[in-house]
Amino acid sequence: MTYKELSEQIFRKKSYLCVGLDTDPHKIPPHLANEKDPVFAFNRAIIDATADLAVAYKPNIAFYEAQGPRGWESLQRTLAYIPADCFTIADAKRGDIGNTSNLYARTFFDPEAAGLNFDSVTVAPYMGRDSVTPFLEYEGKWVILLALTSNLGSADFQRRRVSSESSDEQPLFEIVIKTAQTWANSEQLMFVVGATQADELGRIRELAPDNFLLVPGVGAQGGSLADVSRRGLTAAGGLLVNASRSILYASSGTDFADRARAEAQALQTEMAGYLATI
Ligand SMILES: O=C(O)c1cc(=O)[nH]c(=O)n1[C@@H]1O[C@H](COP(=O)(O)O)[C@@H](O)[C@H]1O
Repeated sequence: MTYKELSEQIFRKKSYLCVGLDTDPHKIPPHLANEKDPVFAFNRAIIDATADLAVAYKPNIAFYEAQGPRGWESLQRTLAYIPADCFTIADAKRGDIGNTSNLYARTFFDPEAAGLNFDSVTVAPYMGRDSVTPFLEYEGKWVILLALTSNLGSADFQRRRVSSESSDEQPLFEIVIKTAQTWANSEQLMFVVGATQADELGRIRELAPDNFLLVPGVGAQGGSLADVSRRGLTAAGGLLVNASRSILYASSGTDFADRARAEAQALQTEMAGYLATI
């Protein structure tokens, strides 16, 4: 999906909601246990319940890999089921030396390799340029680079002030954002900024005025959709705000899909209000 198409979907659906498919087999409602593939049955019901409210889906690969070959099959079925008008994110947080990153990119972008054809993959910037560029060689595919993550540990390295050759001390995440923009433009590069880091969003928008930002951390992690939207929205939309647990596990009963829809609907309604102001 291109930048323009993603932006159009946001205004068509009046939503920049990304539903995180962090599907934990131990949290799936018990009545699905007899399904042939309970994880896929759960995801299918969540997708059916939210597809008109969401512009993106983000399976977190850890939840599938931890189930071995069965999990990978659930992931393949889930990805194939996501409607074509939704952007897909492999939340894999990969990145390694170039020849290894080549294989990671092939895993998520080449359907003939591992049976997956995601639009994008989350990538960690720590190993630098050659660890990121292999993902950019796939035309029409996106890198979503970790910039300032939602967790407490983001203070350990990302917020640490360091000096670079060209400027005085600045937080490491700012160097990541500036440097990565010399590798790819906003048609192929997004940044991850945690919703719990909304105080830095204004500054991040100055550094990356056109890039889409993937913003996880509303819902279970307590980030504010209002703060994120006020500082992060652009004329193109420019945001994908993710919620996983607060939607997926709104109920553990037979009404789980209805309750998931209600959670997604509440976020979408709020988003529609913010979009109307830009
Ligand atoms: O890259 C991510 O998606 C991510 C980055 C980040 O800074 N914080 C963060 O929570 N995430 C992911 O976003 C999802 C958040 O899930 P909930 O807290 O349940 O909404 C999980 O899949 C996390 O792995």
